[in-house]
Amino acid sequence: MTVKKNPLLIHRREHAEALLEKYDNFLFDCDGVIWLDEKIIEGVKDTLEFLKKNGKKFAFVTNNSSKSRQEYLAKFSSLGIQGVTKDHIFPTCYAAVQALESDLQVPKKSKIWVLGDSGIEDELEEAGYIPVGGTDARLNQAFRADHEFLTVDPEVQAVVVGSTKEFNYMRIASTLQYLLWKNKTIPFIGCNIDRSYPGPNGLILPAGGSVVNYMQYTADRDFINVGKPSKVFLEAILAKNGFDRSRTLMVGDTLYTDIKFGNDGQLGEGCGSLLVLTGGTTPEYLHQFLQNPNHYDEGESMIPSYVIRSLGDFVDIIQS
Ligand SMILES: O=C(O)[C@H](O)[C@H](O)COP(=O)(O)O
Ligand SMILES: [Mg+2]
Repeated sequence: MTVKKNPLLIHRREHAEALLEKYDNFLFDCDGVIWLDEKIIEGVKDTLEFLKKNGKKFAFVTNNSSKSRQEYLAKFSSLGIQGVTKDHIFPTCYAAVQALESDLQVPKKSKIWVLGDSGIEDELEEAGYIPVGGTDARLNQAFRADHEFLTVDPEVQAVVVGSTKEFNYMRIASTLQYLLWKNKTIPFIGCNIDRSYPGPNGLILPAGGSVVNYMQYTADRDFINVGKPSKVFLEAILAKNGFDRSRTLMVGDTLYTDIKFGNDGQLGEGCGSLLVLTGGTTPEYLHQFLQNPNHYDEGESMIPSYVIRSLGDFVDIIQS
């Protein structure tokens, strides 16, 4: 795989025009690119409208499993982003269901144990699975060793873990029973590997990868990561949309998920990757990383092809 060692900073009109010329399809990360919590990032709506007017196609790819595609649809609409349909949205709760259906071939109507928010439960139900655990209020209780959820339900076929703000000892302990069960053989799907994410008011908050890795550690077993930078996830999105990878640009704020996702999609010329600085990667961190990429676990596979301060700047740059 070859990636550019020095990302091009998009700040002049000719840079933006070159991107427009080179790419037909855009994969947008959401947290830190499109919005921060419930607030759209300034200028993003105009950039998306500009790209659409220019015939560009797009998909939204988020590692955030807390909302279903249907709920994301409502969020796009409430933020005034027009023209988005369910087919444009790829959260990892949906990727988890696809993995159960296609890769693991878990039969429909099976029970699936969930540690995560309602997005996972809703997508499972829509696909014909039966979620258990998850947001069940009985799991909000203080830990009791005789709690009904500490006895495994023999009908459960797999475990899906994602982000949740309801991460308590009852949920950890009950999920652990399934991960240890049958000599640790039932599938363990993790929705993402993100350590943290950019929340409201400049806060950096714990993300789903922290929950998944907690469970991996306590169960002492690996998980199947269905989120970015999973190549399976990328291939499914490219195929579903009919996107030519050499004309596709991944836009994200995180090096080890989004940028690696775009870069790993490279075959021949490959997907491009554009880093924005409105989320989890600060200019200082990027500078430090580019000094010595090989010092980092994923090394050169995390070097973006391009950098822009904000996706919202694109329309101003091209019209300047
Ligand atoms: O677990 C989470 O909450 C997500 O990892 C985090 O929000 C990242 O989402 P993304 O940037 O992929 O939209
Ligand atoms: Mg992000």
